[in-house]
Amino acid sequence: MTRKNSSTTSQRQKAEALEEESFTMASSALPNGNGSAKHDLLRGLFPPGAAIDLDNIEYSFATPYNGPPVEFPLPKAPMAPSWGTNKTTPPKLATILPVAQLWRGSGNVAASSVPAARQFFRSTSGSSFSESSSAMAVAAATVERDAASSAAAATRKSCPSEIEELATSPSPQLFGRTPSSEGIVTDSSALQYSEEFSPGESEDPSGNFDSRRYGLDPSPSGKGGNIHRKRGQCYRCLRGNRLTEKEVCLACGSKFCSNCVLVVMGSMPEGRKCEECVGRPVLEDRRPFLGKPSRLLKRLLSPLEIQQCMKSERECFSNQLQPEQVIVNGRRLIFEELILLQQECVRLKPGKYWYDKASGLWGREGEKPHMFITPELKVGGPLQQNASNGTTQVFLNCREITKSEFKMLKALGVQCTPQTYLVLYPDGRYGDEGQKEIKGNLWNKPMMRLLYPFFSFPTPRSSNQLVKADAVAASRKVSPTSIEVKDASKILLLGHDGSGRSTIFKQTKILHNGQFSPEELQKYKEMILGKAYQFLNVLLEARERFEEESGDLYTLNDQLKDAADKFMASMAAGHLERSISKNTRSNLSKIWNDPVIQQTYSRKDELQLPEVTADILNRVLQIQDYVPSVTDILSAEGLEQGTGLAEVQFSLEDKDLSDSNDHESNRRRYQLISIGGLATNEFRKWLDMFEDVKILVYCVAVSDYDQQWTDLTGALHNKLIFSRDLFFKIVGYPCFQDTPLVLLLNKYDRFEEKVTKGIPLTTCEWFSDYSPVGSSHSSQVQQAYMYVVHKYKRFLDGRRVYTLQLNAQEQQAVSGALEYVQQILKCEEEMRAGLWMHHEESNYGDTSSFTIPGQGHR
Ligand SMILES: Nc1nc2c(ncn2[C@@H]2O[C@H](COP(=O)(O)OP(=O)(O)OP(=O)(O)O)[C@@H](O)[C@H]2O)c(=O)[nH]1
Ligand SMILES: [Mg+2]
Repeated sequence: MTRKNSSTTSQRQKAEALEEESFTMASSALPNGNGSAKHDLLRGLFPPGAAIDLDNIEYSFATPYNGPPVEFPLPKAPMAPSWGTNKTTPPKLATILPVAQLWRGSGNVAASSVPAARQFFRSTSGSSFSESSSAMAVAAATVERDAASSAAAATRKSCPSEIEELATSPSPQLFGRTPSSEGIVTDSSALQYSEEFSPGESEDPSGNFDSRRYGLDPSPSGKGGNIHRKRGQCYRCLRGNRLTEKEVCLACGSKFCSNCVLVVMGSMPEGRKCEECVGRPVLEDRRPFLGKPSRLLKRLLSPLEIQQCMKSERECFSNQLQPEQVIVNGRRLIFEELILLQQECVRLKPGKYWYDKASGLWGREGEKPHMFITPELKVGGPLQQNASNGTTQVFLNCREITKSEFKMLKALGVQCTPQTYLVLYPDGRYGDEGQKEIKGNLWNKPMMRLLYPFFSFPTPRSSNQLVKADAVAASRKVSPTSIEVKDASKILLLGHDGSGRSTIFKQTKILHNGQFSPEELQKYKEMILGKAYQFLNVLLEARERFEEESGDLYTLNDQLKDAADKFMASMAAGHLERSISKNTRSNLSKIWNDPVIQQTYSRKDELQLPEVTADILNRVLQIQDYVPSVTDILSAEGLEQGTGLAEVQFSLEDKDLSDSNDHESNRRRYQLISIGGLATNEFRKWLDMFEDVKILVYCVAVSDYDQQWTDLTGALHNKLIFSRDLFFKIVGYPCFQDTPLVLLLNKYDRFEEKVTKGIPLTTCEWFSDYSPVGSSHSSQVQQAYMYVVHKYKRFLDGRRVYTLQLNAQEQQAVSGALEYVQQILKCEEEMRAGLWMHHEESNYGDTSSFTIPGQGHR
């Protein structure tokens, strides 16, 4: 928009001013009536499939204001200001990438999962301002502010995750904030968010960020203007200092503290990158760190998770050097050439190189030789005469050599008059171009060893090395480093949250590896303490709510209130240390034991607190030097972070081979891989690792038939049905098409209790047609259980599924389950070998039944 210079009435001037301002004015301008259009538009702001509750999301849209001038000052939206600063060439607002991971997980989310809203704008110079994108910008801003405020409230729901990138050209206005953009960011919180999440931001020693590092045009004033983050602070929470351990995003160089790194980097599908950097190339100075986990990561993730994360980091496409980034002898490489070269130069970086195929000499374009690589590789174009910018008029394999090479040749007694054309072979022999005669061997000259370090000439390869190089090159193949244990059959253990999956896993570990190691105990201790504080925090927050609703019954005495407030403040700020002082512990213990909090706890179902809450709080707050017991570890729910990917190896004796005395050789080896987080997409990224899984064991808490479950969008489901649908989805993945299935119907003890108590199976919609006959206790439970088994088998119509009831809290039961799995694996093997035939069953049978041809039922 430009201002007209002609004389205008003040009214018109006002109108023009308003027209400009109107782009920054948030208004609920979209007609209210058309809900589905609004939903469509909103949905378009998020990536396909993002979990968003469109009915409850708060937003506003901006549209140009066309009405009469108004008499009051108009508010400015914080992040659209640069539109008005350059009046001659208003930039087109082409891209909005506002929100990445806003919210993570559900359940008792700690302060560390505070939502992170972010956005940035990019502009395309010279194009006109886009009205619709301005509208979306403001909507995005509103989403962001809402996310921020919800974060403060620390609710426990899942929020929308991303708004798609709409265009790609970077905006100098945003990345390189200059003094001229003063007043742009009027709202300090907006400033903070913009700074925290400016993708591609990297820290320079002054604390500013350098947009050039990300391939973005720097601002006119060079380094990004007036944003100052104290050196060493976390890019997300702005806490910490230079001594705080941090993880660096490989793509943008942003650094995050241990509290923020998992929130910002999410499931790390490409290794250590902020979520919005996924798909972007890695910074070249970070490339040497690819696949090398930091200490911080090792603390946060399990060894198996680290292994997978590092594997993704090393192997994912966007982290690879791209062939077109390397130019050899003036020609961009193609993929095969790059692979060849990478076997030679492990640390190959993007750039222009020259390569003398005849001798194997290699260097950067315009520079002297850097090293020898295998000769005669089919990479790049023909060697250019001026490849190393030589000015000596002496040519080696057609390349004009540099001064230092010239001096070295002279020192070695090689005749180097102007216009000398030499040929050099990989083994050091040399002669005049076009002549068959070999004049000598450079590498064998006694002076050579002294001279090449002196002239910084690369060390020539010995003839042995030359022979070996071929063999090494042949053996250097990209080997996928998936989790592989020789001769062990992979058992994949899956289960929805709270199904008992990790109890089974831990039991297996104890059964086969003995007790937990001191490191594991320490890790569990920290996790359990963290959980205990979260539980207490949930109780204290609930108490405040209940007090507002119901009054004095929920009022704490002043002293405890003070202590509670301090505790909650520390939790909100993420400052609470895992090891708290004796005094604090005693205060927390008093709070927990206070009748008011106990009263609050009696409503634990409303608060979705797990059954183990009281046990954990009792132990953690009452024991000074708390060390978790095996029971604590087994019963503490949701201990793992993320998907909780973990593995344990064990062996079981094959009882069918027991006539032999060699017990060791009778044992079969297994690798149990346990993974949760099925309800999120994180699970999918592990799928490629499961191709050679021999059996899939799915754990369901059969007692969940009357339980509710809130999904990531906040919608309520029956927990058993939710778990069933996950199971169904998983077995449908192509990699599990032929995998035998075992369904562990866990928490049978709780199931028995509930059925006996009279909580009808029909509470679950899926079991609505259940009508038991007979009344004895055992027949009731048995019938109900058989009915459930039958329902599963019917549901998975056509798939062979083995079922087993279980109480995972009992070690012997888990041991039995493992043997059961072993039996099934053997049956399956024999079946594949044609020894067995599967007998389709149609009754409520607990296990699938088989027949051996000619031998009848077994
Ligand atoms: N009564 C009973 N409780 C069980 C059984 N199996 C597990 N639990 C308890 O159920 C809770 C959840 O078990 P976990 O093993 O943590 O469940 P999970 O599937 O790993 O779920 P998350 O930890 O939430 O991912 C724990 O407190 C266990 O002690 C069982 O068979 N019976
Ligand atoms: Mg668990």
